[in-house]
Amino acid sequence: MSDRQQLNGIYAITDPQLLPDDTQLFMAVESALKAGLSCLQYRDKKADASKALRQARGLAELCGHYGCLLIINDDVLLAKASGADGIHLGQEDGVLLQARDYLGPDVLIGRTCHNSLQLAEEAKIQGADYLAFGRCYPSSTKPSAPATSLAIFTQAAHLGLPLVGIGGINSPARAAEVKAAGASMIAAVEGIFAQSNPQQAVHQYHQAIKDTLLNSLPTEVQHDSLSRTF
Ligand SMILES: Cc1ncc(COP(=O)(O)OP(=O)(O)O)c(N)n1
Ligand SMILES: Cc1ncsc1CCOP(=O)(O)O
Ligand SMILES: [Mg+2]
Repeated sequence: MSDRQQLNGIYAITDPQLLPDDTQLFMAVESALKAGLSCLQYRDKKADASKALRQARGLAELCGHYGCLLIINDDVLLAKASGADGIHLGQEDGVLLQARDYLGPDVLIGRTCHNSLQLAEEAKIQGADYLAFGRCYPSSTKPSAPATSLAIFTQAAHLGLPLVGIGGINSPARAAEVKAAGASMIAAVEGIFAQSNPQQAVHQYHQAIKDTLLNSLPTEVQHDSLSRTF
């Protein structure tokens, strides 16, 4: 499977307030990885260079064991130095084409598009590998993020890129709702890393998404799928 094909499922994002030291960070991430993550994003806007490099390298190794892609938030230098699989760039985080030049063709680049189809179209032209929309619900982690309607996922479907929903997706029911609206990946901080058991939280997201997708199929296909599963 190419890295881009893996952009489907649960996308966990770390938070230094919830996971303040290496032990808590690596333990919580490994717990989430055990339930199956497509991507993990290392997001620490205040870490000094040595802490960031140590933690990002540790996460790259851990994610490698579980077949999970590691994406670095904001910092192209850190993405390269840590051997991460990708970078996430917001609208204020520099020019996508320059990041591509620096990181090369194989590194995944994700772009924040807030609630804007125009930003999504521009990101596609500039070579983004996935497009992120949100916040989908009120978010305690980033209350200032602009809100989006879930209709954006239908509107952006024709772009043919993986679409990420982010912001306030802190329950399995919300994850299922965003997935049903057309998101390929569900990104969450609080819903995973503010929980006492990240593995269980991720497992519940997977279950809710599976149940919702199954319920959206015609009855005879549901019965067929269930008889194959059990
Ligand atoms: C998957 C994903 N989507 C959106 C964001 C937000 O990026 P940005 O707008 O640059 O804001 P910060 O995260 O840098 O505060 C993200 N990080 N990840
Ligand atoms: C980084 C970011 N960008 C938009 S909302 C958000 C925070 C997501 O965190 P949570 O899942 O806790 O709302
Ligand atoms: Mg950013």
